Amino acid sequence: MFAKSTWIKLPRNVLVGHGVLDDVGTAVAELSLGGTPLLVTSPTPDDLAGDRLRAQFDGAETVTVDTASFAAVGEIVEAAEAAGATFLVALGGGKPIDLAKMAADELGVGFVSVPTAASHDGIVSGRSSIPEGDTRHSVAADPPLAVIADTEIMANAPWALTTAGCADIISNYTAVKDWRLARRLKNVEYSEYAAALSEMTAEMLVDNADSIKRGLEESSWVVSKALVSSGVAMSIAGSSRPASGAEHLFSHQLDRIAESPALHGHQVGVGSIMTEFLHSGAQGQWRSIRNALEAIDAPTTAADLGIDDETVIEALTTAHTIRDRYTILGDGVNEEAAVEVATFTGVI
Ligand SMILES: NC(=O)C1=CN([C@@H]2O[C@H](COP(=O)(O)OP(=O)(O)OC[C@H]3O[C@@H](n4cnc5c(N)ncnc54)[C@H](OP(=O)(O)O)[C@@H]3O)[C@@H](O)[C@H]2O)C=CC1
Ligand SMILES: O=C(CO)COP(=O)(O)O
Ligand SMILES: [Zn+2]
Repeated sequence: MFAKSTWIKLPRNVLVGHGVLDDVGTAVAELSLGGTPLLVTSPTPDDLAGDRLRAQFDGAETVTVDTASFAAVGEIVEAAEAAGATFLVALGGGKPIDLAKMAADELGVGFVSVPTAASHDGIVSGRSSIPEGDTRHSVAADPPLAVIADTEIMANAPWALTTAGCADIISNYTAVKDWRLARRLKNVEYSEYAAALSEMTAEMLVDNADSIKRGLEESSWVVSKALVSSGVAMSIAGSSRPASGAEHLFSHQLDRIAESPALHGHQVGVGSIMTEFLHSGAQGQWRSIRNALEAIDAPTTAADLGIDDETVIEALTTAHTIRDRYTILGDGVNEEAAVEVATFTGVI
C-alpha cells in the first residue's frame, strides 16, 4: 500500500521591494484574517518604521522587545491575549520575528513577518531560535502567513547584517551535502525538490555577487529573494535540513561557548568552509565557498569573526553533540583533525 503523505506550509503573500512597507495592510487584508493584530517589534525597527506600520492597523497595540528569551515570548502571548489580537505582525530583525513566530504558535494564531534586516533565513522560515542560558533552542513553528520585505529599509540596516544573510545562504551548499550524506548513511527523510531548490538558491546568490555591494539597494533585493527561496526549501522539507548542516552545528556551538559570538550567518559561513573541506578534501570546493564569502564581504577566518582559534577548534570538535542531526562531523572530529582543517583552510 502507498502510505506517504506530506503537508507543506508556505507563506501565502510575499512582497519584496522598495517601499512595500506601506503595503502591509493591503497584503494582510488579502489574507482575510479579521480582527486586529498585535504588533511585535524591537527599539530600532520601531523607531525606523513603527509609525508607518501602526498607520495601517487602526487600534493595534505594540509590544517592543529588547532581548530574545522565553520570558519575552510569554510577555507577547499575554499582551496578545489582553488585547484580543487575532494575529501578530512582527517588525524587525530575527529577534522580534522569532519571538512573534513562537508566540503565534503558542496562541494558535497566524503571524506576518516584516523584516527590517536580511540577516538570516529565519525571517521566512518555520523555525524559531531562542537563546536560554548558555544554550539556544531551535523550535519548530509555522512559517509566516505573509512576508513583506522592504528593500529600502533593509538597505539602510548595518551592512554586516546583509552579508550575514548572504553567508547563511552560501552555507546551503554544505547543508545539502550533509543532508544527502545522512540519507545515504542513516536513511533520514529527504526531499530532492527541497535540496535542489536550496542549492539553486545558493548558486544564484553567488552568481549575483556583483550586485551585492555596500550602499546598493539591489543587494537587499538579491538577498531577500534568496532568503525567501531558502525558507520555502525548508517548508517543502518540513525541517531546516536543506539550510542547516554541520556548519550550523558549529555556529550553534560557538553561540554557546564563545565569549562574544559573531552574527549567525558569519559563523555558519566560516563553518561551511571547513565542513566543505571535510566533505571533499584539500582539492575540493572549499576555496569556492571561501571566495564566494570574500566576494560579498563576509568573514572567512576566526580573526574576522573576532573569535580566538582555541574556541573555533573546541566548537568544531564538539559541534556533533549539539543535536541529533547526522552530518559530516559523524561522531566527532578529533582535535588533531580539527586543527588540520582549520589551518589548511586558513580559518586559523
Ligand atoms: N529562526 C532562525 O532560523 C534563526 C534565528 N535567529 C535568531 O535571530 C536573532 C538574530 O537575528 P538578527 O536579525 O541578527 O537580530 P536582531 O533582530 O537583534 O537585529 C540585529 C540588530 O540590528 C538592529 N536592526 C534591525 N533592523 C535594523 C535596521 N533596518 N537598521 C538598523 N538597525 C537595525 C536591531 O536593533 P534592536 O536592537 O533595536 O532590535 C539589532 O540591534 C537571534 O534572536 C537569533 O536567536 C538566528 C539565526 C537563525
Ligand atoms: O538557521 C537556520 C537555517 O539557515 C535554521 O537552522 P537550525 O534548525 O539549525 O536552527
Ligand atoms: Zn542559518
